[in-house]
Amino acid sequence: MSAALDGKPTVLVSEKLGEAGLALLKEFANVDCSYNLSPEELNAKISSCDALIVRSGTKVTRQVFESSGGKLKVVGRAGVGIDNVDLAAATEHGCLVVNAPTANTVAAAEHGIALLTSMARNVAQSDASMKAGKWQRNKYVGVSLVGKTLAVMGFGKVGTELARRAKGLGMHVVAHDPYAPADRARAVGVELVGFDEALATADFISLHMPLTPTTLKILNDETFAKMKKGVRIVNVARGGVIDEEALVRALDAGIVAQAALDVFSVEPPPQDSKLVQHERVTLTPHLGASTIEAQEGVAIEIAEAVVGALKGELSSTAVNAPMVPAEVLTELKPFVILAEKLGRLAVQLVAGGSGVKTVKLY
Ligand SMILES: NC(=O)C1=CN([C@@H]2O[C@H](COP(=O)(O)OP(=O)(O)OC[C@H]3O[C@@H](n4cnc5c(N)ncnc54)[C@H](O)[C@@H]3O)[C@@H](O)[C@H]2O)C=CC1
Ligand SMILES: O=C(O)C(=O)COP(=O)(O)O
Repeated sequence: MSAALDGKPTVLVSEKLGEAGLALLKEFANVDCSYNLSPEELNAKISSCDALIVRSGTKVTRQVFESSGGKLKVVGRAGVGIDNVDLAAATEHGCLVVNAPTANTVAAAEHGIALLTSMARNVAQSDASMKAGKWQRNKYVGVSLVGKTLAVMGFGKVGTELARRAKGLGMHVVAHDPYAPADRARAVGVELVGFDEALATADFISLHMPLTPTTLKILNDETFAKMKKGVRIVNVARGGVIDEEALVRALDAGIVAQAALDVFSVEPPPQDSKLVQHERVTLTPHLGASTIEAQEGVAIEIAEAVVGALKGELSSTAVNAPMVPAEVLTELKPFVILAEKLGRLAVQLVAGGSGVKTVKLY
């Protein structure tokens, strides 16, 4: 039976979602799992959908909202980063945007640690070398982590969990985050420092801020020049926070000794990119959230948020933002400015027109 006939809403799921989340959605809606849609196919389908659930691989552009003809009520991002959703267009079209803020935190932090340790000990490079029939013990002498300074850039959920784990490895951890409360840093035993100080003191830098207009290419020629020579960089945040051409230059100049990257400004990155081919760069294909446990959790978290939004339960005026500085809270209108300023939305609810604006932050 079609959605129109049975009265149930239609939810389009455009990327793989865990079974438990799909089951929750199916109790309430007709669920259309159509993976690998081209932008044109997505635009064509969207006019019959009340909700759209995506991961990082689907770009929810202004065109998607325009093509929906006003039917689309909620976009659910099954994960944290909402940089692939045009928030301004969502707001203008009265469409809620919700994410799954907590279920993949540990997975992303664990992946950051995996990249940090494997980079320091050349695990990927020496594995490739052995598979090519070589035994290069001298070539792959690594560096130790204990006693080294790690700068965590973005001390939110993932950054905090990564910091805890790095301290367990005996690292000295500092963090830079313009919005992080000092008591959270104290609780983890981490010192909050300014941006330039973090760059100047770190032996390792791990990136955990969202991609926003402020963080776009925040690591660039100028900021690489402020780093300690021989720094090592881990990125499980977003490729766009690094100017990738500048990173290649910094690697070649010896400023950056190694980098380990899970995310890229264009995904997948071109095979012939200098970054992809660089001997001192370790790569994973955006796997930070990809554990069995995280994906089941994310699927449930987003299904609950999307069903709540479709039922109209997520439209109260309550603002639950204990960690948000008061001066930022006064900027609730327009909502998108808040998103941009804070760069740390957990669940974002946007009601367009004269509707209520509700925000719940973690
Ligand atoms: N590789 C992967 O699969 C995954 C990637 N991510 C990425 O990691 C990011 C962080 O995730 P969470 O920790 O869950 O988000 P979060 O919202 O808890 O933390 C982000 C932190 O960045 C801080 N921040 C904002 N602007 C900043 C700036 N200019 N400089 C330094 N810090 C700044 C915020 O104040 C906040 O504390 C996400 O936005 C997403 O892009 C998240 C999960 C998985
Ligand atoms: O949660 C995030 O922000 C992520 O980057 C995870 O992306 P994914 O859902 O694995 O495409």
